[in-house]
Amino acid sequence: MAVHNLAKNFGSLQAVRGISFQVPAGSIFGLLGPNGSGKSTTIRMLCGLMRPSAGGGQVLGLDILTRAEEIKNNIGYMSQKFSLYEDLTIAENLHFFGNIYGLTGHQVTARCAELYTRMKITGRENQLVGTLSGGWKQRTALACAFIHQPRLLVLDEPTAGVDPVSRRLFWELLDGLAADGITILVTTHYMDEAERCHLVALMEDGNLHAFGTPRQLMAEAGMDSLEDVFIDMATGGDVYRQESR
Ligand SMILES: Nc1ncnc2c1ncn2[C@@H]1O[C@H](COP(=O)(O)OP(=O)(O)OP(=O)(O)O)[C@@H](O)[C@H]1O
Repeated sequence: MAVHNLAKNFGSLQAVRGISFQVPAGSIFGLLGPNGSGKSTTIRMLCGLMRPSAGGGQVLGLDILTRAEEIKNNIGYMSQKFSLYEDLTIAENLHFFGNIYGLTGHQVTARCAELYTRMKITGRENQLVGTLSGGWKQRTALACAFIHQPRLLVLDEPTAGVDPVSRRLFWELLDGLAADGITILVTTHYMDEAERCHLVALMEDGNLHAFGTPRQLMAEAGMDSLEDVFIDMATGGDVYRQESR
């Protein structure tokens, strides 16, 4: 994906102020930034859900201004709340999302068999989602987002509230998907996860504060962790000023 001078204004508020970057297919791309920095607005424009005020870009090789519908059909979206039906089983949730994406019953059944193994949700296919732990729900939500074989996965804080073992397993699944050429756009507030991204964009007040590999960002800032780079940006180099706000 690539964007050029992408901008969005809400009245006089400049939510995204003309950002440009390029992300190769098959990358795990982390979009980081404090609350209100413009991440969701950027994602909405990339997914073809919101028209930019200025600038443009391509996602999956499609122009975000003119091919928004095709882009939407090739995206799998997973929200922080997982958006699963708790009173349906894993299998029923997968069938529900498969039907929404227009797959036939046979197609969904074939996809389910593949996804149970791939997403490590084998053995509890017929268990109600409401009775599953956070990690199982998270992997089920990933399977649902991936049921129609999208080429781009958009994951909005996908590991919030999930234990460390499940988080690690989840990131291993993402590594596998990226290795198969799926592009993954992820937002997270966990800097250990940000360091697992191939590319990271740090947003601040609608601007792109930094963009590159985690190593590049740390080297440029002369810091040994992405957390330090992030905190330095978010506090303008003065952590105590931010804390006392
Ligand atoms: N539809 C809208 N109308 C008016 N203002 C909006 C709208 N959507 C977002 N904003 C404003 O644009 C700015 C950027 O918001 P955005 O949701 O993109 O930030 P964010 O980085 O995703 O934040 P968070 O981490 O809290 O989700 C904020 O000041 C927000 O209040």
